[in-house]
Amino acid sequence: MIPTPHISLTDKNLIAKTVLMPGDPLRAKMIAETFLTDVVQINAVRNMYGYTGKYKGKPVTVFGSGMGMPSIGIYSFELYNFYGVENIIRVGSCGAYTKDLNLYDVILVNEAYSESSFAKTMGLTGSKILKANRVLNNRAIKAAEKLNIPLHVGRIHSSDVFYNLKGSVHEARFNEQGCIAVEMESFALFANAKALNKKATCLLTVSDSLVTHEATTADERQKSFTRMMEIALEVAIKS
Ligand SMILES: O=P(O)(O)O[C@H]1O[C@H](CO)[C@@H](O)[C@H]1O
Ligand SMILES: O=c1cc[nH]c(=O)[nH]1
Repeated sequence: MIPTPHISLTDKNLIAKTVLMPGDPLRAKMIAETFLTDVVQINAVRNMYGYTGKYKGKPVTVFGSGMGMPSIGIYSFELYNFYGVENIIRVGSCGAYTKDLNLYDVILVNEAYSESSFAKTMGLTGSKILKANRVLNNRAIKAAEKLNIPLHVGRIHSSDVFYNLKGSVHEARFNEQGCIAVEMESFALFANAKALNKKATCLLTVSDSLVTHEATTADERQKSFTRMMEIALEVAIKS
């Protein structure tokens, strides 16, 4: 079923097997302009920009997911199920739940914990923890070593809530579930990958700290998170 309600592309050959997926569609544009050659824009429906180009001569697609699980749930499902995508690497920002993480540190997610009903509602599982793909993660670890980029590997919290009336839950999620940081999409991405027998992982850059209250600006979030992109692109061309 292509095009889909959210992706206007009619030629599925214009989408690579591996997609880098930032939340922000303008970050997708930045990645395409900074790192790719031979770039073609493949989507603009709802301003959710997608681009396919070449990295070191190999095809790679970058596509915004929007914020939150319903949004990445739609785009990742359509890319996997209707456009033949095999691997999605989310590249996002996150808030640190531990003082051991500093601004701009890079995290490789191995598990996403969530209170979200996404996986249960879609009929997949009632589990609150879903795993990233081990093959992609091993490639990311090797790429980070080669690029000399330190990586924190761990479980993160995929939250449905950015503004919590009860205050921050960072202490409880860190102490009780072992979550080192928070973002808002990985759990749904991992659910779709599991449901459709595809691969997914997530690289995150620390944009702010729930512990120290340090924070990067919106502009820095859009433009400065290039180290995790380099890792993700190396994984993409080996996958
Ligand atoms: O930087 P992105 O990828 O959007 O990720 C994080 O930033 C947004 C919140 O500001 C949420 O989408 C969260 O997951
Ligand atoms: O989801 C997110 C992303 C960055 N910082 C947060 O506090 N939450």
